[in-house]
Amino acid sequence: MLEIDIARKTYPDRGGHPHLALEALRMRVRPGEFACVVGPSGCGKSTLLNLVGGLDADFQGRVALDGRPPASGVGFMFQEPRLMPWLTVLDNVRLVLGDDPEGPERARRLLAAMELGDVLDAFPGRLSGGMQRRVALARAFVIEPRLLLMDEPFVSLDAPTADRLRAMLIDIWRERQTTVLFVTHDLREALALGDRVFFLSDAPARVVLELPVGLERPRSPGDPAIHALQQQVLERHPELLAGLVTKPDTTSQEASLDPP
Ligand SMILES: Nc1ncnc2c1ncn2[C@@H]1O[C@H](COP(=O)(O)OP(=O)(O)OP(=O)(O)O)[C@@H](O)[C@H]1O
Repeated sequence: MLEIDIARKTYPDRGGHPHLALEALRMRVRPGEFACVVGPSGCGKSTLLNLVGGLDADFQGRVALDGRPPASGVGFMFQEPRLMPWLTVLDNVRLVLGDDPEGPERARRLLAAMELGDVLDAFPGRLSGGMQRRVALARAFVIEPRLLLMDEPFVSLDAPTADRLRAMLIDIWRERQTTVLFVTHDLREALALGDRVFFLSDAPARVVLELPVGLERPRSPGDPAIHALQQQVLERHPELLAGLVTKPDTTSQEASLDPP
């Protein structure tokens, strides 16, 4: 069980003033659950992931994975693939493995599952944006994390590429039953991926709604059922509209930042 209880997270200096980013934020995520976090731009979603992943320990509160601070066994995937340009695809994935003797074979298998078996020796600069994200996805899973933190990992990809990556993500998540915390500001993406969606308020962010998603998988953000569920949520909770992507046909990051 992932337990998140953030009493307060303050940045002492945001352009000359302190900024209270998170306050009284509580979440419980079950083992193996795929939890999505949505919220308005700038509300504190990345801040939350940084606290949960231990990248930032300067806050009041507690984060525990199975009763302990989640120090090891946490994987990350960010908006940018963050690959080392001077390392091959295979070496980028092996880089995070330490001296695990079974690691290299696992890296090859994962890359093959990501349909990257033919480019193991290529350098990232030769790959498309979608391929680079697949390498990053393989790198995130190769350590067999107990918890995977994902910060808008498929943003600014074209819709078919993003859809394919989401399908791959769901396939490996289902196989491994990793607990996932996935941040997005696209409500349809959250509804397409998550077992549950946590809605954050504007700053200081806290959870204002927890929504179980009971729809069968596979799902895609373009499914009529996803659209219908999104409409239902927004009719019941119009206050959640601000800052979220809610148009049925927006696909790019730029378009998604328009007010609905
Ligand atoms: N290191 C920092 N110092 C000061 N303020 C910060 C720092 N990092 C983030 N902030 C502020 O905290 C708030 C939350 O930022 P954060 O990046 O967590 O939001 P977000 O919801 O992930 O944003 P977005 O939707 O744009 O990705 C923002 O107002 C930001 O300006």
